[in-house]
Amino acid sequence: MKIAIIGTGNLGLSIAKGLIVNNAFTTLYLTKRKTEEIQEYEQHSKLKVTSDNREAVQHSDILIFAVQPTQMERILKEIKDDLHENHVLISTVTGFKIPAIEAIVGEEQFIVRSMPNTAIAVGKSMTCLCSNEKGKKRIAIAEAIFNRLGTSIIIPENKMQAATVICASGIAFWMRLIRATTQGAVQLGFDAKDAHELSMQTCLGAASLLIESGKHPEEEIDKVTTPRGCTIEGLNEMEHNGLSSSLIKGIQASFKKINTITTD
Ligand SMILES: NC(=O)C1=CN([C@@H]2O[C@H](COP(=O)(O)OP(=O)(O)OC[C@H]3O[C@@H](n4cnc5c(N)ncnc54)[C@H](OP(=O)(O)O)[C@@H]3O)[C@@H](O)[C@H]2O)C=CC1
Ligand SMILES: O=C(O)[C@@H]1CCC=N1
Repeated sequence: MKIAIIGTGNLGLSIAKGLIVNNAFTTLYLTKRKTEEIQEYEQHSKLKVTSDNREAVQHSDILIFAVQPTQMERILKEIKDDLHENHVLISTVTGFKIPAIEAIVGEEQFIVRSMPNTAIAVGKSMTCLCSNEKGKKRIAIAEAIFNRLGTSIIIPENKMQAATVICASGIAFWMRLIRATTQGAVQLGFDAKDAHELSMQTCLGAASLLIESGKHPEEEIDKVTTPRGCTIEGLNEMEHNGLSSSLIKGIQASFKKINTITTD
């Protein structure tokens, strides 16, 4: 696969790292204006760093756009004359809807919207995908890429904003929970390094248990909560202080915000 990442910032670089680790490309172009920030990646033999988006598009078949929403329209206009009918356009740009992309490049292009998260750098992204009508014929290419870099599901476009909150912003939400449980562990006497390790691995164990067993969280919680024991004591105290409510309200606030900051 000849891939170009147009806009190699936080997310674009995470995707690039995932592609490099998985050796998932024939050639890979990485573009940004300040190329010196990612110049080190040119040491890779099949990888080219450039500020020339048109050159990247001309030498690639799969175009992954990872620029800010305000930059997307200008960049699509810049490269549209270099598009051929087999290009697959994959946009990670928050809130930049398929009709807005089609309005610039035309309905006859294969267009996929993708919402990954930064865990893509370590092959663990939960990625949501949708496409335009034409793109349904090529969405399997996007699935193949993102399934090598984690897990993907196809959803309707009208759920992409919600998916952004749960999966993309969600990484930050879970990180904060890991930080909080680390702080708790330090207070119980572990040094910071051990506390961090205990917290991360326990989080990984909880998610892995649910993924591998397919069980509901409460079924697993029931196995841990000894009657009159310390787990239920801790859980109930957390709930009295609004743990679940706080997370649900945070998700709602994030969703409300995303619907105001997008370019729709
Ligand atoms: N961060 C995340 O976890 C996620 C982000 N997203 C979405 O992905 C998109 C990118 O996010 P993120 O990576 O955080 O943003 P960044 O600002 O980190 O990255 C955007 C990159 O685009 C580059 N850029 C800007 N203008 C151009 C141009 N004309 N040509 C080529 N490159 C250009 C910038 O580099 P330079 O200034 O050097 O050109 C910058 O590195 C956003 O739309 C975001 O909403 C989606 C899912 C998760
Ligand atoms: O915080 C944001 O607005 C972007 C969208 C998802 C992740 N980062």
